[in-house]
This record gives sequence, structure tokens and C-alpha cells, in this order.
Amino acid sequence: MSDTKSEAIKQSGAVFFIFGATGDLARRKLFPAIYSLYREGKLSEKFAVIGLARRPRTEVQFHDDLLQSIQEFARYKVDKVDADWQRFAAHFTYMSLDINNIDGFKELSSVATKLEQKFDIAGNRLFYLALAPDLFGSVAHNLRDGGMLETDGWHRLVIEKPFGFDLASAKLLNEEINKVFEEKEIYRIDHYLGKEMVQNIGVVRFANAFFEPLWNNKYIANIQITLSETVGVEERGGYYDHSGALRDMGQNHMLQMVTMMAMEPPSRLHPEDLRDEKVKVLRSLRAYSSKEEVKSHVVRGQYGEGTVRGKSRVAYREEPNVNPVSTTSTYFAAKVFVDNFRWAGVPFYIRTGKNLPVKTTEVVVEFKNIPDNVYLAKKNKLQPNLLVFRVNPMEGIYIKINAKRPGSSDESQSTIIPVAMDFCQSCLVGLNTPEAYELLIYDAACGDSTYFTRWDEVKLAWQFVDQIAEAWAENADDLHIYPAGTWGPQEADELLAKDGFHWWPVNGQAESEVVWVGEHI
Ligand SMILES: NC(=O)C1=CN([C@@H]2O[C@H](COP(=O)(O)OP(=O)(O)OC[C@H]3O[C@@H](n4cnc5c(N)ncnc54)[C@H](OP(=O)(O)O)[C@@H]3O)[C@@H](O)[C@H]2O)C=CC1
Ligand SMILES: O=C1O[C@H](COP(=O)(O)O)[C@@H](O)[C@H](O)[C@H]1O
Repeated sequence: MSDTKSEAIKQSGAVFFIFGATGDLARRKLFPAIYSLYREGKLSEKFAVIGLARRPRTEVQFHDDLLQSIQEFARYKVDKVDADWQRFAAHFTYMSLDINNIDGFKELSSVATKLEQKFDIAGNRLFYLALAPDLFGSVAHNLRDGGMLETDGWHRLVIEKPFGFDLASAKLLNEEINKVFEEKEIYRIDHYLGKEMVQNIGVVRFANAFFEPLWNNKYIANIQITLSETVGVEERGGYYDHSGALRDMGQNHMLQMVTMMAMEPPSRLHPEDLRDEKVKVLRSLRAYSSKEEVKSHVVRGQYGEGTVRGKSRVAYREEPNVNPVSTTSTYFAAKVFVDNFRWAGVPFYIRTGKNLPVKTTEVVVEFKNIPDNVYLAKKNKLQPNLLVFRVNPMEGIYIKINAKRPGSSDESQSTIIPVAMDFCQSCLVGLNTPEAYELLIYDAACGDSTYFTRWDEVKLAWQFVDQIAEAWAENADDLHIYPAGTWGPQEADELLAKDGFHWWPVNGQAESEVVWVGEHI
């Protein structure tokens, strides 16, 4: 991002319209993100936020909500409710508006114009839809028909996931939005692309002579992506029961991480170049040849009752707003292939689930063992080299290599031991790196679409996911119930075992035989 671009937002400012301002996302992520941007000096005083939702809120109530959300969820806290806080809060206005009522948009237009005059903003408008997707089309039309797009500045639409329920519904949604906004004005959020370590994948891959030459099927045995959560569906049962793990995480975050791992280096650091490379990966995903193949390559599960980190959990079917005979999966693991020159034959194993024992997102690259050699002639069990990206909540990279056991000479003993070299980013900079939403809202305000998903990516991802959903729709014979607090169905282990692999332990379960650098051997 050039300085000129980031300076532009400070100089000409913008109005942020948060549709769904009384909702969970606004409270937990969006308001705290805007506050952090302000505290970091990335926003000047030339900005305004208009919170929009149906329920009435007075200005005082809205500012109280804002303060609470920041105190609870922001990485910067408000030390004192003093003049500095009042200066920040004065940028926030609330207006009650029903999205289906065009008159409200006309009123909104005059509220926005007044704020633009008050804060000297040059007509730039960012519309953030923290709403259920079935409202996206109405918002887009009413923004146009209510005169909200008649300013001289830029207009950008930021949309939350899920973008549709399947390919057909996503296409319809896209057509609706495209009647009002051009593709270049649409910023589809996938908050995983805003995570530091996901963005770091490209840097580690392409800026290191250690890795770049080895990044192919000659040296890599498999890639494992784990996105495990300790939470259940909590209060989102109504949404989740229609979505399930495949649509909630697979179609977006997981496939996006596959693209970051598998893409070719972009020729320029330009949003379209990077997105072109990601699209090529999605286009190369091998389709399953039949419903049977889906079932042998994709394992699904649903949590039963159990205990997670000492707390008992009810079975998924007993969660509020969940169908008591639901066959929705809360877990899936899949074997995926990227059929191109670089990746031919390398399995990508991806898994995600709720109510698992550990909250972590990790990507493990397992390298092939080197050919038989003099070191293997002894009693050594050579372990494969691993490169691990720790995405969340701990951020870092660790590498596992083989080294000589210090002082070893006894031929009867293993003289080679696995050693881990750990770059723990969180230990160095704390857990205080910018939240994904902070980076993404800022990028959208600066007009940088690099880490937003383009329509062709979304389309191809749905195409891939739909074939799995269709196979699953036939019957739920292959749905495995796993106790909450376990690592999901054992069939997910068998998925790898059939290929001679296993899931590598993830964060918090460091392999016991590995020696960590700095540790006493
Ligand atoms: N919460 C999260 O962590 C995440 C959410 N998302 C997505 O973000 C979107 C919003 O999620 P979330 O905040 O959790 O949802 P909530 O149900 O908490 O909030 C929905 C918001 O929409 C408003 N709303 C609903 N109908 C209308 C209407 N007709 N006119 C105006 N406002 C309306 C509600 O306010 P009111 O009732 O006052 O009108 C409320 O502010 C969803 O698409 C979700 O899938 C994506 C990733 C994470
Ligand atoms: O998009 C979603 O992501 C969260 C997990 O996000 P994380 O940043 O906490 O790893 C997940 O809980 C939710 O179901 C899903 O909609």
C-alpha cells in the first residue's frame, strides 16, 4: 500500500455507514476496529460513522453501546471518558432505518450530507453491510434510489459472508448487487485474509530462499490446514443449522488458505495480480468424480455432548434454534488436490470443527523424507521436516528439522533427534497485532482490494463446495457423532492413514519428543 493511498483517507476522509449497527458483528468487531484505527492515527478527524438498524437508539444510548463494545473487545481501551473520548464519539451518529423503506434512505442522504459538511469530508462513502445476506440486494437498490450515491467521491460496498448459500443463490445475489455497484466497488470480506499470519504466508514463501525452491510436489509430501474451535454454535444455531461447517468455514476461510499456500507468485503486488493467482488455484481444484468419491474423501461429523476444557457441553441437536434431528455437520475434514504442475499428487488435508479441544488455526507443510543415506543406516527414525504457520490465536512460524543428539556416539542408539526452531511472533509483539477487521476496514477505506475476495473466487469456491453438499444431501449415513472435546470422528484420522500420513499435533500439544531450541537436552 503506497503512502499516497493511505494519506488519501486522512486528507479527504469518508463516511462509514454501518448497516446492522445494533448487531453482534458491529459490537464485537467493527466499532473496536474503527477505534483502533483512530488511536493509531490512521483516521484523521475527517470521518463520520452512521450506525443504522431498525431499533430506536438515542445518541446517548448509541455512544454508551460504543463505549461498552470498545472496553470489552478493542485492543486499546478508553482510559477516561474525557474530552478525547468525546471527540472520538462525536464522529458517531445513529439513525433508525428499515432497509426495506426507501424514505429512510432519503432521510439518510440528508443526514450524511450534513456530516460531510461538519467533518469536511469529500463525499467518500463506505457502506458496510453487517446484515443477513437476504438484505444485501435491497440495501444496494435503496442506496441508489435514495440518492445516496450522488456524491463526487468514491462509493464502496463492504459485504460480510456468507455470500449466498450455494452457487445459484450467490449468482443471484451478485447480479442484484451488480445492478448498482461495479465489481471494483465491492469488497467481499473473508476475515481470514485479514489475519497477519495468513498475509505472511506469501512473504514466507516468496521471500525466503529456504522455502521457495522446495515449494512443490518434488519436496512436499502433504499440506494440512486445521481450523479448530473450542466453541459450539452458541447463540447462532438458527444461522448455523442451515449452513454447517462446510459453508461456514470451508467455502471461504479454508479454501482461501489453500489458495494462499498453493498460488504461484504474483507478478506484481497489485490486488488483481494476487487475486488472479488465487483464482487459478481454485480453478485447479480437482472435482470429485462421484458422490462415492466425495464420501471417501470428505469426512463429516456433528458434536454430541461432552466436555471442552473442563466445561460440559450439550449435544449440537440440543442447542437453541437447532433442529432436534438435524444432520448439519459441525466438523468436516477433506482431502483436496490442486491439479497443476506444481502440486500434482500432493494432498491438501483440511479440517475444521466446533467443540474441539483446542482453539487454533495452523497450516503444516510436511516435507518428503530425504532419500536413504548414511544417516539412515543407523538406528535412526528420521522424522519429516515440518514448516508450521501458526495463524491464530498464537501467531508464529516453527520449523522442525533433524539434528545430531549432542554428545551421541553409541551406534545402538538413535543419534538423530528432531529439533524445533520456533519464531513466536506473539511472544515478541504480544497478542496485540491489529485485528483482521481493523486491517480490512482500513484497506477498504484506502481502496486496496488485495485481501478481499473477487466474484470469480467466490464462484469457484461455491462450485467446489456444492458438489460435496449435493453428495451429502442424499442421505446422512456418513455423519459421525463425535463427543464434544475430542478431535472429531476417527474417520478423519483414517483419511490420512490410508495415505501413510497422520495429522500433526497442533498448538498446545507440542510433540513430546521434539527438542525446542533453547531447551535443555
Ligand atoms: N457476528 C459475527 O462474528 C460474524 C457475522 N458475520 C455475518 O455478518 C452479518 C451480521 O451478523 P451479526 O451482527 O452477527 O447479526 P445480528 O443478528 O447480531 O445483527 C443483525 C443486524 O441487522 C439489523 N437488521 C436486521 N433486519 C434489518 C432491517 N430490515 N433493517 C435494518 N436493520 C436490520 C439488526 O438490527 P435491528 O434488529 O435493530 O434492526 C442488527 O443490527 C451476517 O451476515 C453474519 O453472517 C460474519 C462473520 C462473523
Ligand atoms: O467466520 C467465522 O469465523 C469464526 C472463527 O473465526 P476466528 O477468527 O475466531 O478463528 C467462526 O467461529 C464462525 O462460525 C464463522 O462464521
